[in-house]
Amino acid sequence: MATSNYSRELDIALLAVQRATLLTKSVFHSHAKGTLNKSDASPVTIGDFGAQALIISALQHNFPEDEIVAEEEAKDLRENTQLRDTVWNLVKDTILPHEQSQSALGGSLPSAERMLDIIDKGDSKGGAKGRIWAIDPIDGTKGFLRGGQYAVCLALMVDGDVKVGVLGCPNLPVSDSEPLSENIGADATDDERKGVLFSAVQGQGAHSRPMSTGKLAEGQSIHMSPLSNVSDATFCESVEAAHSSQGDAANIAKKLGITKPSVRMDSQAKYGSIARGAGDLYLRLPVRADYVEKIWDHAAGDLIVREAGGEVTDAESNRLDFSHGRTLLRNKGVIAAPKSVHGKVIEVVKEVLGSKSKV
Ligand SMILES: Nc1ncnc2c1ncn2[C@@H]1O[C@H](COP(=O)(O)O)[C@@H](O)[C@H]1OP(=O)(O)O
Ligand SMILES: [Mg+2]
Repeated sequence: MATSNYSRELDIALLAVQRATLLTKSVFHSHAKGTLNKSDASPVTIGDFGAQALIISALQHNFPEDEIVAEEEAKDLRENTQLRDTVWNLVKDTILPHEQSQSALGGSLPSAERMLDIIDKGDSKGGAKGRIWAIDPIDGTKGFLRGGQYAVCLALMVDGDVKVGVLGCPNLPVSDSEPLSENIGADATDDERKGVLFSAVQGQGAHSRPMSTGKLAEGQSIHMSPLSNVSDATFCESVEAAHSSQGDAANIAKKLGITKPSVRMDSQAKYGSIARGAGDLYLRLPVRADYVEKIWDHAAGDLIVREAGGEVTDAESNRLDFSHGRTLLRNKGVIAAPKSVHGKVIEVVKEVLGSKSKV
C-alpha cells in the first residue's frame, strides 16, 4: 500500500470526537439541570458509553478492518435495560448539524441492540501489528463531574506507532494564547469562550481549532513554548493526588528553581495545554509501583505534544511504548516538556525519585 498522509483518518477522527464531545456536554448539562434523574446511573457512565458508541460507529463505518482498544464494555448495559435506554436515547439524538458530517460518519445508529455490539468492538488486545485505534470516551471523570477539565480522546496507532491523535477538550479556552488560570481544573461555568479540538498527524505538526457545534474550522498550528530557562516554567499535574505524586512534583519543581504554583487539571487536557504553549511541563509521577498506565490515557496527547515540538518520555527518559497491548507495560510516569529543557527535567526527576528508592 502507498504511504498514507492520514488525511481521511484525521477528518473522521475530528468529526467523531466532535460529535462524541457534544454528547458528553449534553449529558453534563442534563444532569446539572436534573433532567437525567430517571436513571440512577452516574452521568459519567452514561456519557462514557454514549461517546464510545458514537466514536466506534464512525470508525466501523469508515475503517471496518481496523481494530479498536476502548475503555468500556457493554456488559452493564446488557444487564440494565433502563441504563441501556437512557444511553440509546442520547446516542440516537446526537447528530452533527452539518449534513456532510452526518454521512461521513455513517448516519444514525440503527438500534439499541446494535449500539451494544458496537460498544463491544473496543475489545482489541492491542499490540505491535496493524492499525489499532485507542479510545477514551471520557478521560478525567472527576473533572467531568465537577464541571472542570476532561477530554474525549482518540488515536490511531499503526504497528505500535501513533500516527493520528485527536483530543476534544470542551472546557479549555478556545484561544491558544490564554494563559492557564489556577482554577482551570474546576471552573466551566462560562461556556462561551471554551471548547477546543487538538489534533496531530505524525510528521505534519499539531493543530487546534474551536469545538464548534457546526462545520469545523481549519486548524491553527500550535507549538510548545520556547522556554529557555526551566525556572520560568509553569507545570501541570493531576488534580487527583492518587494519580501522580504531588509531593515529588513539588520537590522536582523546587530543585529546578520553579517558583510558580502548579496548575492542576484532570485528563489529557494537560497535554493539549502544554502543546499550545499555555503551560510548559507535564509531570506525572508514579504513586503506586503496581499501577500500569493505559494506552488510551496517553496515545493522542503523546503525539500532539511531540508534533508541537515537545518531548514526551517516562520518568526514565524512555519514549512511551504503545506496542505492548492495552497498557504501557514498559513505562512508569510521564514527563512532557519542550525539547530545550527535557533533559534537565529528567535529570532532576531521576535525582528525586532515585533518592526516594534509597530510603
Ligand atoms: N494510581 C494511578 N496512577 C496513575 N493514573 C491512574 C491511577 N489510577 C487511575 N488512573 C488513571 O488516571 C487517569 C486520569 O488521569 P488524570 O489525573 O491525569 O486526569 C484515568 O484514566 C485513570 O484511570 P481509570 O479511569 O482507569 O481510573
Ligand atoms: Mg482516562
